[in-house]
Amino acid sequence: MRIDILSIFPEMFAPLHQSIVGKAQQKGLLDLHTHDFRENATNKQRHVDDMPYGGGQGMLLMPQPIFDCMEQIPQSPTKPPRVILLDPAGKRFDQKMAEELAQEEQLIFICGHYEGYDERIKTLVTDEISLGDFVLTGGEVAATVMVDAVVRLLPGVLGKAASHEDDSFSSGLLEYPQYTRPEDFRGMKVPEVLMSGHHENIRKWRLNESLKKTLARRPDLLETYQTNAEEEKMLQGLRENTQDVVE
Ligand SMILES: C[S@@+](CC[C@H](N)C(=O)[O-])C[C@H]1O[C@@H](n2cnc3c(N)ncnc32)[C@H](O)[C@@H]1O
Repeated sequence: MRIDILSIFPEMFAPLHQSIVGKAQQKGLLDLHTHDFRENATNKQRHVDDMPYGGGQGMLLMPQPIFDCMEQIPQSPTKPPRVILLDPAGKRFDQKMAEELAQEEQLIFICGHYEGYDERIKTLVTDEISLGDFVLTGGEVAATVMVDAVVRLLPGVLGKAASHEDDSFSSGLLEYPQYTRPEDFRGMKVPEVLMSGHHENIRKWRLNESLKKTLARRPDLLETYQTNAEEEKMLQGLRENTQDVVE
């Protein structure tokens, strides 16, 4: 996958050169480019922002540097890229969206700053996406989070030792509790079933724990989750024993 990020603070993407996303680049699975669109400013002071027409506080990003920068980015003629504008008024980012974006060949992120953008910049974009109902100082942190969430889903990125299928949200449920060595840490013991070696019991315990956590913390996820007969029975049991659900 190719990812291009337009920002006036390209040094803010340092985290994307570390850890799993950094390794994805070394393995050739991700081709990441950051573009400082201030380099496209045509005025002497290299300003990329100006005051809003009609008055009001703050400065807005001007269209020209962003349009010119976009025109310099190679794009596949057969599969046009998804062009994502980071915007608190956009569609809320979630795992489903990350999975959908991971199918693309190229993603372009445009990061706003200051009070936001000139509205005409939106003619360049296919998607307006928000990280959540809060306001950040710029789109850089939001783009970093989205790139991380998408790249770990690309085939080959997590390798054989890790998987994203069981992660919270991937299955539609929150993930069950996990334990590693030692069996007893300061009197806190690992649930016996996990050391039983009985695969079927472990599977059932994990499913029940996932359902329990989801019911307690994110019951809204269960409204769209397609339960099978086994899950329905477990949920019924959990609802009858509400003390199990309260965390
Ligand atoms: C200070 S914010 C501008 C907020 C804008 N005045 C508004 O009320 O919607 C500057 C930039 O940060 C980015 N940003 C802020 N909050 C965001 C969020 N929740 N999700 C995605 N991007 C965000 C956007 O690129 C935005 O243009």
